[in-house]
Amino acid sequence: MSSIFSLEQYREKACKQLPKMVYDYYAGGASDEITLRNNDRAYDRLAIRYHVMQDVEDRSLSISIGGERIDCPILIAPTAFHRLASEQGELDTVRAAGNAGTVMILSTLATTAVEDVVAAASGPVWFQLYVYRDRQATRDLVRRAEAAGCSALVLTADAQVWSVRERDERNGFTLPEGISMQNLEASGKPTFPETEGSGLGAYVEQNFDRSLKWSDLDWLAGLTDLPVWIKGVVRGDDARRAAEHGADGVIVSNHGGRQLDTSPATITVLPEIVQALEGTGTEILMDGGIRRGTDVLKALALGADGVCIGRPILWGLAANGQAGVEDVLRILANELDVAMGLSGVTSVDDLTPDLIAPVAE
Ligand SMILES: Cc1cc2nc3c(=O)[nH]c(=O)nc-3n(C[C@H](O)[C@H](O)[C@H](O)COP(=O)(O)O)c2cc1C
Ligand SMILES: O=C(O)C(=O)c1ccccc1
Repeated sequence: MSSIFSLEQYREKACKQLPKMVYDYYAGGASDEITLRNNDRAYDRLAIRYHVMQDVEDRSLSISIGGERIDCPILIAPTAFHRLASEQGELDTVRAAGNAGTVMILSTLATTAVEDVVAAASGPVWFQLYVYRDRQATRDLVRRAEAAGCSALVLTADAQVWSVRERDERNGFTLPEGISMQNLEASGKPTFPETEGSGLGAYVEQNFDRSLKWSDLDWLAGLTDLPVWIKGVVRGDDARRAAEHGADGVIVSNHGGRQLDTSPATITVLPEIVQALEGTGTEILMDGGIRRGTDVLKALALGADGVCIGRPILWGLAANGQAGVEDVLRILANELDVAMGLSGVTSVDDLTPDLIAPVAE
């Protein structure tokens, strides 16, 4: 893959290779896709006020997160259905995560069983949890993730009501024969309903617990000894509440612009959330629109402990399986390393908010 130098080139290659239904599902956002676009663009409105003359000979990208030391501050966001992109799906992804020295967050809606994913892992796997109306099925999922050896749970809070995704409706999105949600079958959950339009909305409406509330975070934190993260927060007051209700970490996210359209670009709300969580010890990850090392640098400088990427992982997977995912992570980590060096910074801890300023109009 030596002719590919950027994550954007991986997207182009994946777009050529994937069936339209799959590409549109991966790439798309909610409604007018305004948040989807703004997530990306918001980084361009920030400038890096770099230092010179700092001796940047020896640099490290390593961070501590969730009590684990990892080589790379770029984690793999939970995304559904990796077998739509490559034969081995989540197994390719988790092997790549291990080789890149980072965490894979496995989706509830993975197309490979959590036990098999952890067995193939050489690094940490966290489990992303959707809460089902059927609490026993939800409890079973938590127990399976624990028994398999996942080292944290990530409760997704921004998808209890399904958004309008016009691309999926138009394409009649559904899972092809032979690909299924392997973490749910044991608990007797139905697979995709037969509907016109997208099968996703119907699935979520039938199965996800729309009554999810803050006390359910206490419930989950009490149910498990694993660290609990909450994903999908875009406000300081919600972040604070999450900490009060037992969250060990918060993922600042708008679901990659796939849920509430016109919700704010994540990088614009990160400072408010960092401020709200000051002194609580709650860790912070963020995702949405990260495509360049300078985007990662900006998020880390503004106070995120690490970042996650969603779609670029799927582009790597579609283009070249495990090697593609490794290359995506390598390209982005290399860009971050270059950006840090040119900013006069040698470690992630030394990335501070004074490095970032709004672009002068
Ligand atoms: C195809 C796709 C599937 C996703 N599935 C899930 C999921 O199962 N659970 C979840 O919490 N988030 C899911 N997300 C959201 C991602 O975890 C993440 O928030 C988002 O992709 C980050 O934005 P980015 O794609 O611009 O990097 C999904 C995103 C995409 C693109
Ligand atoms: O597509 C998604 O963003 C996602 O999170 C999801 C949720 C439920 C069913 C399938 C995918």
